[in-house]
Amino acid sequence: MTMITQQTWPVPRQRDAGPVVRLDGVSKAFGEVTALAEFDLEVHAGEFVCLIGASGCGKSTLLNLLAGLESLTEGRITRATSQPAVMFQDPALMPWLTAARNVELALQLAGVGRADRKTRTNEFLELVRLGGLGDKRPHELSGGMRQRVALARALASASIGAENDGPCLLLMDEPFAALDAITRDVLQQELLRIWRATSPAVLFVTHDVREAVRLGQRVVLLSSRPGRVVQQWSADGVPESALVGQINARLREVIGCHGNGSG
Ligand SMILES: Nc1ncnc2c1ncn2[C@@H]1O[C@H](COP(=O)(O)OP(=O)(O)OP(=O)(O)O)[C@@H](O)[C@H]1O
Repeated sequence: MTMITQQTWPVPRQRDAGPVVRLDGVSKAFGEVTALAEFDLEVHAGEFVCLIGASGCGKSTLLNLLAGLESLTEGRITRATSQPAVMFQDPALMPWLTAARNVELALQLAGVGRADRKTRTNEFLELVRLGGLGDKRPHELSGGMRQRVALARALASASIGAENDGPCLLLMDEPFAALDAITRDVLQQELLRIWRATSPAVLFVTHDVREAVRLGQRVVLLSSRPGRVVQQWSADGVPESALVGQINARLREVIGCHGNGSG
């Protein structure tokens, strides 16, 4: 079993300890286009929440607002943590740096001393099962391995944000969408293993209902233009196939409404 020490991961392993982030009446407009309207959502410490919705419903806009990459038009975002860590579909690694240096850079920029960051980097690489591959450059790794490096880097970044503030938040924007089905399946299981070991709050955006149900404790369905919360499901104790069926049926209704111009 992979061990991660308190020094590397100073995040309290507690769940249901209040919201890590809360959105109240959030709206975001780009000129004439209202991407999000009257958006309310809470994500609690240690909770894994999946956001699902049709293309263009504002999922990425929401993550960008939470990451501070966009500014709000209206409403309020309250965060109990300083800076969330973000992981995208593209691993966005520095091609001239080794896997280890890509992870270490997040710690270096935060001012972590050399010896400490080497130890922490090795632990994060072990955690994503890349121990021994830290000296490889991105082009020497498979797509799945590159996403493992990106996950290790996001966790390193989250650990810094959490050092003084307690809970941390990991924002994931379709991180496995570009991978083949087998690799995606493996990485979904890996993400769950790592989440159980480290308990960050996760807000995970996906187009794939099955992926949302497999990963999320809670699945949140968004409407399109403007994006709002239409319905939420708890995955606790519900058979996966039944929940996938329910969400798909509701998603079809939401897309149908939008297509008819009535939603
Ligand atoms: N920087 C921007 N400038 C203008 N319009 C934007 C900008 N970013 C997003 N939009 C618009 O806001 C709406 C929501 O876009 P967003 O990318 O958040 O949706 P999404 O649900 O993530 O889509 P997809 O699932 O296809 O990635 C879309 O109509 C999009 O065209």
